[in-house]
Amino acid sequence: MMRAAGERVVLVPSRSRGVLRFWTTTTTTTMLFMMMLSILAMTTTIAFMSSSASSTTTMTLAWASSSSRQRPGRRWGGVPPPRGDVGPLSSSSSPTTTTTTTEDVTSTSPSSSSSSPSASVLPPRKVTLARWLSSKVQDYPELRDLESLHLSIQMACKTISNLITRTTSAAAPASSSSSSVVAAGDAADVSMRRLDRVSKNVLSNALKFTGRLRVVEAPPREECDVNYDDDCPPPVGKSYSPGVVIAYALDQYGGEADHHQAGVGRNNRRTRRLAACFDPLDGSGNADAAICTGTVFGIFDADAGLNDQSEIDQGDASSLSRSVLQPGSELLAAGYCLYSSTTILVFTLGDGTHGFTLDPTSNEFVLTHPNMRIPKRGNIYSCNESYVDGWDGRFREYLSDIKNGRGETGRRYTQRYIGSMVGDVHRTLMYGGIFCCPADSNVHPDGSLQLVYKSAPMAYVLERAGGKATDGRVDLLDVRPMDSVHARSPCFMGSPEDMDELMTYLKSDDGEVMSE
Ligand SMILES: O=P(O)(O)OC[C@H]1O[C@](O)(COP(=O)(O)O)[C@@H](O)[C@@H]1O
Repeated sequence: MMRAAGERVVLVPSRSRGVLRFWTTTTTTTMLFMMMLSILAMTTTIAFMSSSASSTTTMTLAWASSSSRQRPGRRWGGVPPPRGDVGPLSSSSSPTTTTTTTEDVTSTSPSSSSSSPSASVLPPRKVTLARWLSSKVQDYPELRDLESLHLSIQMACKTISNLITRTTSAAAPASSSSSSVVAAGDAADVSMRRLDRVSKNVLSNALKFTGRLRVVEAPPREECDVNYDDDCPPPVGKSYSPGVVIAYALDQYGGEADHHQAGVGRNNRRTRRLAACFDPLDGSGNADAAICTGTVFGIFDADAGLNDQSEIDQGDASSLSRSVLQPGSELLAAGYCLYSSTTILVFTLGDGTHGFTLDPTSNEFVLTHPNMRIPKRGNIYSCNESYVDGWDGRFREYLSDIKNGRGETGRRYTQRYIGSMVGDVHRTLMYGGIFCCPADSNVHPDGSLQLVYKSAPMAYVLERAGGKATDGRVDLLDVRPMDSVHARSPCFMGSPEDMDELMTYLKSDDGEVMSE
């Protein structure tokens, strides 16, 4: 389809996973030209004010014409910018009109003017999360609502990262009691509950700070009647239930309608309200041992999850919780922040998975892993084998075969299990292999991980990076949580070839799948 010059393609994430529809509106080339002139004026002024007489600042303005998409400008010795820097969200090959400003800033000082060009070139500028999101929203305004939510999430993750660093570097509470194991255990338990509570509060405040979100704590897990914390420790026999935060956008988005307006946009496209569900600190019990932990989030179109949209306006925790009772296939965005040797924020907006590492010098998340792809095959399996006696025999047979080099590759797999899902899944994304939390008949008949705020968002991130996920029967992203935001599900996720091999075991001889 030929587009007139200057046409702008606006991306409208459709509700089905990863499929992006394109809508066109027309922008005048005059506007673009005026904008480029103002950018040029601003940059020249900055260059004049900040550069010495000998330095020169070169800014390259580049934009793709509607007839063909120009390659983003090469810079700094011909190394193309990271794909996540200037390219559109979609990997579509269809030509699009996007206005991309790439700044090649090379300043030559007198001492280096005679040296080779590479010696006088500044190190590549880091693409911060804010800039990356802004460049996406320039191309796809429909993502504006996700941008503001992501910016508040990144603010919370920075604070939580600092909090954990301080907590783990603080001296362990001295235990005077002779039974130091019990005391240490209690101290760790209290510390975990405190860390959970503080992380939940940090996240809630960051989200409320936007002024555009209603934030509630999800009702406690079914096995607890309150969200216990160190002020209110769980009675003996009751499990502790860390808070799960749900944020609901007060504004309507999308469509061509004036924002914040409910209903249908001018071009008959339904506007939407976002609802995000967060696990503020997954694996918090490991924090005192300086083992990695993580924040997990998933973002839905709230109204898609409700039969009666007026439910939302009640604003209470249970009605807002129902807005996120959706299968992972309905996610608009999902991600996690891993607090480990580095703090890395990995997320997807529906097409491609990208990683941003917290730069301690600037305290900014910078793009380090554009368009992450999970290896097609790994040689690591990750699961808690203490539950092996309760697992389905077919899964046990799979593990035995890959451990002993009897699988499809003929290589022996090794076992890695941190006990922090975010860390285990991130390693799986980076190195390949498989992460499993199966149902076990003794302890976790429904699986140990909650679907809405743990396994489904993680599966979505992996799946957008080329991975696969299942509950042992169907695609994990097609599993609809039942009546509780804390609903659990068995989960298996990882490299596509490993997952395909696993599924040949989970299907019984007559094609039946693994029982729950
Ligand atoms: O010790 P288990 O039963 O293997 O469970 C480990 C799992 O529990 C978790 O630590 C979650 O527990 P919390 O929700 O209490 O943080 C996951 O990160 C991890 O994968």
